[in-house]
Amino acid sequence: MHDDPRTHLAAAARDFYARGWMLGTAGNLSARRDTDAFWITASGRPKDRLDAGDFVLVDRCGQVVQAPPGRRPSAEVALHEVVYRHVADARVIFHVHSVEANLCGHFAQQGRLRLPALEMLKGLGVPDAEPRVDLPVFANHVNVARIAEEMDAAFTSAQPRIPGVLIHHHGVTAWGSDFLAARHHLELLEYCFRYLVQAKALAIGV
Ligand SMILES: CSCCC(=O)C(=O)COP(=O)(O)O
Ligand SMILES: [Zn+2]
Repeated sequence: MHDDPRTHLAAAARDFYARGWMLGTAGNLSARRDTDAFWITASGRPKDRLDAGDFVLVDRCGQVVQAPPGRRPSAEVALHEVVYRHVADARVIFHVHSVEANLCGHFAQQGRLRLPALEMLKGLGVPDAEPRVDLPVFANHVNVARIAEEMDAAFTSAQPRIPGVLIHHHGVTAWGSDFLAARHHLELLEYCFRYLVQAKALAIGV
């Protein structure tokens, strides 16, 4: 069972909970089972103690294929569905709510957050010597379908350059071709957020 994606998702959730990124049931995680379906955390579950009964299998449209009794998929399953539909090599998606991600939403301009020109960006697939890269920032809506529509429209007009997006006043979503890549992408984005918050506090232009 150790290769069951649910085991890896539960371990990732414990790790992110310990870092303060998934407190109070915040966030959701998913992993593709195959091209037709993905496992996603059930809605409203505490992320420090997930087990196999806390995951729902949904099809590529986000419709339930298999759910433990009393469980329904994350309320934000539509956001995962949009990423899997547009990003062919995304197999794992992590959505977390960190303090720094939410602070950085305030630094965005016209729906984009300029990331600091750090060597670390190479880990997000940006090899440029002096990178000028923006993270897309979407408005938060109570109606998650509306966020999904806006992400869908943005990804239809241009494929995301880096493996993540920010939702203002909400949290960050990062993805990768496997568990390790998704975790690295999330960690690198969170590093950028911490850097930006501290640079702002020190009045350093980035
Ligand atoms: C307390 S977090 C509010 C909902 C949210 O943004 C989230 O990430 C968790 O929602 P889910 O339905 O996946 O539990
Ligand atoms: Zn959320």
